[in-house]
Amino acid sequence: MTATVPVLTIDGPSGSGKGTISRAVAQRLGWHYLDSGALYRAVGVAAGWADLDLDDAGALVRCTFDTTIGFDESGDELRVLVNGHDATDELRTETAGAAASAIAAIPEVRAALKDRQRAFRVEPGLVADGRDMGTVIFPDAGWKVFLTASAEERAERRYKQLKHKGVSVTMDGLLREILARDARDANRSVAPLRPAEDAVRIDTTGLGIDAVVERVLALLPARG
Ligand SMILES: Nc1ncnc2c1ncn2[C@@H]1O[C@H](COP(=O)(O)OP(=O)(O)O)[C@@H](O)[C@H]1O
Ligand SMILES: Nc1ccn([C@H]2C[C@H](O)[C@@H](COP(=O)(O)OP(=O)(O)O)O2)c(=O)n1
Repeated sequence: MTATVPVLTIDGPSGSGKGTISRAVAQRLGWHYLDSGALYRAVGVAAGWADLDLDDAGALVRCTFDTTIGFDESGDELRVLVNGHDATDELRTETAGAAASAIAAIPEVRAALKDRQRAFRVEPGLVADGRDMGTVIFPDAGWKVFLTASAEERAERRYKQLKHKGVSVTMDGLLREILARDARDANRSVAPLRPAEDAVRIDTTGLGIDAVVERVLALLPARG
């Protein structure tokens, strides 16, 4: 009876803090965490390894079915295995993000990943982050959040994050990529990025991580 397992969905655009907030909230609640973007990124990376053309929808759909994606939670950091290879670092690159965004616009790819995402709904509960968690994958979720922040602040967050990892990027380039990805994710015909009607919107511009975590936790009933 997976439908009775509690779910909190956290959707929003790139750099709004979905991953950071979802992981922290899941840890505080002792719930599982689904990074749905990692699935789309994994297919993007596998397509890159196979040298597929991002315009070849048929090949990308086949690639989605053929790609195995595993999550290794045994260490300090969640590791993602794509076709058995640890692709955690490659997955986080902007190239993988852009490929994921392009692939995610193909309806058959989204359909193929639906059940893999819903399988994460197991006791004692799930925090799911992405673009369509509250609208398509878990429309019956008990709590839905839509995070936003200005594009400039999101680009600045990404800049600091990538600089910290030693990746060479420019603010201008990142802002352009964020705006392009926002437009593609919001304008696609299937499961476009938009808040569920019953989502609580939190604008995180100028709001620290801890403050956002507390606001999200405050939405859930008191935990004994
Ligand atoms: N409210 C916040 N204030 C400042 N920095 C934040 C905030 N939320 C997230 N960050 C930082 O912004 C970066 C991107 O966050 P991330 O969780 O990866 O966003 P998303 O999953 O929405 O793309 C990370 O380095 C994270 O630490
Ligand atoms: N539920 C989801 C999750 C991600 N996607 C697509 C659209 C996004 O631009 C890419 C990458 O998503 P991801 O959440 O990993 O990216 P950000 O961390 O927000 O930059 O995948 C999607 O279409 N639906």
